[in-house]
Amino acid sequence: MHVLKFGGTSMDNAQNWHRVLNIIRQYKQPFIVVSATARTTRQLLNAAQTALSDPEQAQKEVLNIQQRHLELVANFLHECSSHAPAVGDRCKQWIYTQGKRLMRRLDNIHHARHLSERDKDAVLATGELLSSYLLAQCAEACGLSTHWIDAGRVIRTDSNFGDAQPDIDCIRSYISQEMQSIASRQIPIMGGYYGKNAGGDFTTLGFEGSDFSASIVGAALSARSIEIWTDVSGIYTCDPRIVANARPVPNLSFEEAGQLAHFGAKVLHPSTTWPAARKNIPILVKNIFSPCQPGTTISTEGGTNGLAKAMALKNNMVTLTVTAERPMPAENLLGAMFDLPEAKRLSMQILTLTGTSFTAAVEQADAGRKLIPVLENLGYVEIIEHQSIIGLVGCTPRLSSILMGHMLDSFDAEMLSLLSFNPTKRILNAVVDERNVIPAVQALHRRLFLESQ
Ligand SMILES: Nc1ncnc2c1ncn2[C@@H]1O[C@H](COP(=O)(O)OP(=O)(O)O)[C@@H](O)[C@H]1O
Ligand SMILES: N[C@@H](CC(=O)OP(=O)(O)O)C(=O)O
Repeated sequence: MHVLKFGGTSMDNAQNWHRVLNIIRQYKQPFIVVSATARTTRQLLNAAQTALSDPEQAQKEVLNIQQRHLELVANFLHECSSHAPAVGDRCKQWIYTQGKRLMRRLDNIHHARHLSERDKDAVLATGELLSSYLLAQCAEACGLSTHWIDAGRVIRTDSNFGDAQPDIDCIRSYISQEMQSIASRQIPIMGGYYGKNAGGDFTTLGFEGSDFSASIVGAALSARSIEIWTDVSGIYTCDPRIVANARPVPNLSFEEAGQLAHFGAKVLHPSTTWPAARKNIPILVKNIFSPCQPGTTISTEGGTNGLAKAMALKNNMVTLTVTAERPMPAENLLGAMFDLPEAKRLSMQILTLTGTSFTAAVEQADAGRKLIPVLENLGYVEIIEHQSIIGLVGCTPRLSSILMGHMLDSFDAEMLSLLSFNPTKRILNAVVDERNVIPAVQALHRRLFLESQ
């Protein structure tokens, strides 16, 4: 069994759907996980937020989503066999049914004058409910035998809406039951990103969550590989949209790939690696536009690669320094902060303790207006806004002085607000001023991956 996940770009248009099906045909026993079609999840989020104040505009978004999916299916079936009319009717029916459910939910949101996290997830799940069912139907029209799996039946999660955690034991048992009802030549096709809690409410796993779904399913089925099919030939030395001459990294360890995702490499959901790592199942990252390219293999065998393996960039950060007014060890100060209800969900990306103060890099959105006034009760607070974190993973510890040198040479001294190197985890982090970060990242990439080779 190979679990293949196709992302939003792969699901974007009829031509890509044909590419996807051609890839699926190469596998003897594939299990397919798909994202919503490109832009749909964001459009759904917009509809849910708009419903609060402008229900008519929200309904227009729904009609637009319906129309895009109707056109996608029509374009796809245009190039298919004689089964097309029946398939086309089933697809239309599904699009209208999901549209009606969505409209009802948006109406409820409007009347309640409140968008709960629960309602938001029920709206967001619609993208994958549409794409997965429609792909399963369309594949049948092209001669593939498929079995659509509603992820709500198998992906059991907790009730942490928007960032739900899977119940791995439950999922293993539900998936194996589901697989028993599938004939051997049928290809299972499931939507990623969503599941349901024990009470039957829709939940979502966070943006890019379909990668995580694929890894959860792969682990539950003890798959031979989990393949993330996307629009680039693997995980690159840096986001190719930032650095044009970045290149694919052939091998990464589970830990390195997890660190890159954590520090902003959008190509993978940060939780993708752990279900696979627990079962030692390799994750491959491959390109639907160049399927023969080897891509990146993520496994226990990370290998080495010169100074470092790859780098990632995360914007919209702030650095927060809290200094105790009374003499108090920094760790007690930190403990006191996490006792505050306002700080419970604060995630610190980098943390340094210095006597009676600590400095942390946190997401701008987390260091919101509510938090700062309460922190001021603990001590003196200093904030540096418009920061970015650079994460350099797979660093070679014995070359750390060269790495640090390149980092310092690439950024003006006044741009840098934190630098931390962890030789055990082989990771170097810098927090720098967000303005002008792109040319500095490009310069650093040149030094690390082009000139030093
Ligand atoms: N280190 C990296 N290597 C490859 N791609 C990256 C990296 N960092 C960010 N990306 C971006 O991730 C994109 C793929 O992720 P995404 O758009 O979520 O794809 P999909 O629609 O297939 O889920 C790439 O087009 C690329 O711009
Ligand atoms: N609902 C999608 C949203 C998204 O970001 O899609 P993608 O990254 O696959 O284009 C998902 O989490 O998978």
